[in-house]
This record gives sequence, structure tokens and C-alpha cells, in this order.
Amino acid sequence: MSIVMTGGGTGGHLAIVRAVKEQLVNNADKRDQGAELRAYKEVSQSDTSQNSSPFTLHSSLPTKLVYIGSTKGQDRQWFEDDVDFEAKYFLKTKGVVNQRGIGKLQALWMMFKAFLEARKLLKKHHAKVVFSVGGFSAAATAFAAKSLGIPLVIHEQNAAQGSLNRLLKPFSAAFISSYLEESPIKAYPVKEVFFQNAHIRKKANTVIFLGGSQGARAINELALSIAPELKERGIKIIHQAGSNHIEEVENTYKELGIEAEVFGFTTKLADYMNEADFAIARAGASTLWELSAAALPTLFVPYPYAAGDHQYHNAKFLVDKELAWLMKENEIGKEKVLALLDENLEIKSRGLMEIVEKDGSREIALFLKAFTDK
Ligand SMILES: CC(=O)N[C@H]1[C@@H](OP(=O)(O)OP(=O)(O)OC[C@H]2O[C@@H](n3ccc(=O)[nH]c3=O)[C@H](O)[C@@H]2O)O[C@H](CO)[C@@H](O)[C@@H]1O
Repeated sequence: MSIVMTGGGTGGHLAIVRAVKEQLVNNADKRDQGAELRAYKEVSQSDTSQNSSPFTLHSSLPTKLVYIGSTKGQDRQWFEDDVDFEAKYFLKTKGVVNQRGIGKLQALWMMFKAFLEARKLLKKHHAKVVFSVGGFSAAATAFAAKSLGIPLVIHEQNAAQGSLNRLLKPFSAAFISSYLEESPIKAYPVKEVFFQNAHIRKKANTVIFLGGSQGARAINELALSIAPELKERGIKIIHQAGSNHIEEVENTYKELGIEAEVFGFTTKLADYMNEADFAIARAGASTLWELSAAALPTLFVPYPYAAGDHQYHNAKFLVDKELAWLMKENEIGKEKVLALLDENLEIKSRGLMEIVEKDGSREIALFLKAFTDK
């Protein structure tokens, strides 16, 4: 029997699969099979010929993990070589919603063929539950689960629900969303390191600008426009400018005679957040919950072209609780932003610490595991 995980396309979806998968492999099993799993790991580490998942090799470990994604998007990059899954499948699918005319018909036909394939795979692996993180990559397997009467557990990352998740919500065994009161699990799967760095901010000594690894023009422009005032106030600047904009942004700081730490992609985001007292950031779900876990007061500038304007709704969720600030790109004003630095950061920081729940991935892993115990 197995837990089948599906969905992806973008890192935002795939990160949830990975976080929950890691918990299933490392922690959730401690409840009932911990000793056995650890014993297995010791054996397999001393035997280099075994490079496959612990779940595959020992039939005494009942739960296997299977991933079903798409050939399109980033699914392959993330999981093709992942040995924690007993099996990985990448079905030929593409998004239906954004297609028109003949393209839509082709996408639907591909989806139908993938649906039939997914049904076979779910039967073959004796799926006890299907965990979907949404995105077109999840559609075939999610529908296949429903058609076979296999419980479907959905994780929605955003406050504005994705079209597939919205469609399947009434048919799901559980709909997990950190934004919904009725969600069985409220905690967002955030890496522990962000919580470890949480501390109360009182004064904006360091400001971090986070435009994501690709950078955000509006955030870059804002940063450079308020940089002279920040310098005057003795505030340090950390600036994620995006891989393609580092040089141009660095040069502008130089021309302004301002020292700033500028970078593109980083694996040390948690450290940068730890150093900062105030953030100006996009409102992608993981980033938003990581900033919240770090108790870092933030002005969100949502990406305006996100599907269903979901970044706006993500940020609004915190703003409605008075835990963050929000400005659409066309609302940004230099003076308005500078005024926020004088606001009471401590209230926001404390509020975030109180509301943000830990252990999201572990709770989801245990929730899924329960289906295999039935
Ligand atoms: C442009 C877009 O539509 N993005 C969507 C995409 O997320 P997308 O992957 O773009 O953004 P998220 O904020 O959800 O995740 C970014 C992740 O990458 C990490 N990171 C980022 C930059 C960096 O230099 N180093 C690093 O490690 C962050 O810590 C975070 O864990 O799916 C999310 C979940 O459906 C949505 O909420 C986002 O709106």
C-alpha cells in the first residue's frame, strides 16, 4: 500500500510535496516504525550498493511513497532522482485553463490519457490516499483517485484557491489551507530554520528587499529610490535583486555612494531574514509564511499577474489580522513606505510569533499516514 503524492509545476507547489515527503520518511514513522526505519537506514548506509528508498526494500515497512507529476514544469527537476519515492512517474500533461481552441482540446485529450494511466498506477501501487498540492500536474491523478474511491487530501498554498483545487474541494477527504478556519491543519509547511531565527523586532536597523530569485522590478525601483533616506537614517540594506539584475542594481548603489548587500538566488534566505528588522517582499505563499515564522514585520508588494491575484489575497490575510502591510505596485509611494519604518514593529513581530503555528509538514505527514493505518 502507498501514499501517492501529486502536483507541481512550480517550486511553490513542489516544495510542499518535498517538505511532507521528508517528514514521512524521517519523522512521521517514528510514531510506529521508528526503530525499524532507523535500523534499516544504518544497514543501508553501510551498504553502498543499496541506493533506493527505504520504503522499497523492506517489505516489513508497509507504507511506500509514490510521486506522480507531469513531464511539463519543474516536476522532473525536483523529483526524478529522489530516492525517497518508491516510484516516480511523469505523465504527459499540460495546463488546460490557459489554452484556447484546438490547444484546449489537445490539452484535454492528453489529460484524459494521463487520467487512464494514473488509474492504473494507483491500482498498481495500492494507493490508500492521494495527496495533491494542485497545479495542472495534479489533475489526472486527483481525478483518478476520485474515480477509484481513493481518499483525496488537498493542500492549497494560497488564499485565493487554484482552479483545480476549487473544483475538487467538495470531493476531497480533507482540504488543508492555512487561510481557512475549518482546515484540519492550519500550520503552513515552513522549514524549522525560519522559526529558529524568530525574534522580536523593535527598530528598523536593517531592511531587506525580497523580489524572489528572478527579482521584481517594482521592488528594485522602490529600494533604489528610498536608499538615500535609509542611508541617512543609518539603516543597513539587504537586497535580493534577482539573478539578471544584480549588476545594474549594484552599479546604481555605487553611483549613489551607498553600501548594500545585493544578491540573486540564495540558499541562505533564513540567515538574511534573521538579520533584518523590516522586509519589503512579494507575497508568494512560502515566502510569506517564512517571513511570518521569522516574526519579521513585512510590507508586501504582491506580484500583480499571479493567477487569481492570489499574492494579493495571501498578503491581505495577514493585513486583516493587522500582522503586515500591503501596497499594490501602483500604490507604492516613497513617503508612505518610509513612514512604515517608524511604526511599532514590536506589535507586528509579537503578533506573528503568537499566531504562526509550527510543524505544518509533520502534521500533514501524520494526517496522511493515518489513512494507511485504516
Ligand atoms: C510568481 C508566482 O506565481 N509564484 C507562485 C509560486 O511560488 P514561488 O515558488 O514563486 O514562491 P514562494 O514564495 O511560494 O516560494 C519561494 C521559495 O523559494 C525560496 N527561495 C527563494 C529565493 C531564493 O533566493 N532562495 C530561496 O530559497 C524561498 O525561501 C521559498 O521557500 O507558487 C506559490 C504557491 O502556490 C505561490 O504562492 C506564488 O505566488
